[in-house]
Amino acid sequence: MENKPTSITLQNFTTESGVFYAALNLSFQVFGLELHTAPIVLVNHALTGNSQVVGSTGWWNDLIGANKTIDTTKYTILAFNVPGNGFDDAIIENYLDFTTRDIARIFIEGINFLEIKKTYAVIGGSVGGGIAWEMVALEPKITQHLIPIATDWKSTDWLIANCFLQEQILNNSSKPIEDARTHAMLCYRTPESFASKFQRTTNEELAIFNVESWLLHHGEKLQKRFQISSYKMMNQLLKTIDITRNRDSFEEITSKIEADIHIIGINSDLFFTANENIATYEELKKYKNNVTYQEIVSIHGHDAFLIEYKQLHNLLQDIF
Ligand SMILES: CC(=O)SCCNC(=O)CCNC(=O)[C@H](O)C(C)(C)COP(=O)(O)OP(=O)(O)OC[C@H]1O[C@@H](n2cnc3c(N)ncnc32)[C@H](O)[C@@H]1OP(=O)(O)O
Repeated sequence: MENKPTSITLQNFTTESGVFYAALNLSFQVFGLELHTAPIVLVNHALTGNSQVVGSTGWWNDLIGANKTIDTTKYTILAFNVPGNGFDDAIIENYLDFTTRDIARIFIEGINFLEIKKTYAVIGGSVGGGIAWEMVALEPKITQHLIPIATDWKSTDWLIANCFLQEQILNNSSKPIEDARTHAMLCYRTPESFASKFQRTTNEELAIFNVESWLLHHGEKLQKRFQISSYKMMNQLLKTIDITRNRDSFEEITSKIEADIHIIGINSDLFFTANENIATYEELKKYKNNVTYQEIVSIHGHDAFLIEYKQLHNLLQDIF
């Protein structure tokens, strides 16, 4: 399962904001069956992830692998790196040039480069799911199944506000990655999750609450493996998800999407709330008959898409 990202160069790319890039590096990894020998599942990574979806440092090993929910003995798994995520040599001069839609266009160019006519599924959690929404809005025939998890077709004001605070921390703090991560972890979980996990216990060695040492641990851990430029880039993408920006109405855009849309929400997600996911589903089902909404029930909030694998398996098994 171990392999390294392969890089391709995209030429003459103009971002939605009008900035011209003569060359853009796009890298990807393939797992499971060889490309063009099996149905292809495109997996879009989230904020701090990358194309290493499986393997020794794989972030979705619990879901994807031989004889797992997404079975690598049946499918080809393809994953691109968002340019600027720090996992390859791609350098983004200014993260503010990019929107989620730009990344969707870049991934579509990657798919065209690899001569893939149609994928079996495009799946992603959080910002990865937002990229998936933008991809089908741009190319309505690109996939047979769209599986957006813990995400939506748009960032909300509440999410944008938290991304704004993340950016303030990343720009102004003396320990930007640690401090931004600490704030982010609060958004990724819930009060109930913390209460059940820590029960107001203390870390005797550090003489602080366990919830505090846990936050410090996650801050330090991310600082060791992530770059500030990548964090700013991914944060920018999280807040710019919106398939309708400067476009037709939501109905006009989504009515063209050919994929079966399997929306998976999380009942306790503070970032992309279940109510917003349900509203998206209710709207879509007025004119589409191939849309479903299913929910992960968890106290763990947004992070449940990286924790509740048994439920994910049950929700996804009929598709795969
Ligand atoms: C916006 C988006 O795009 S979302 C994508 C961004 N989301 C993320 O990046 C996910 C962030 N969350 C995580 O990383 C989580 O750890 C998850 C979801 C991967 C796993 O969650 P859990 O299974 O609950 O594990 P938990 O959060 O407790 O982490 C375990 C680690 O914390 C450490 N830990 C647990 N309790 C404590 C404590 N009281 N003090 C210090 N460290 C602690 C463990 O030793 C372990 O360390 P290790 O990972 O270095 O081995």
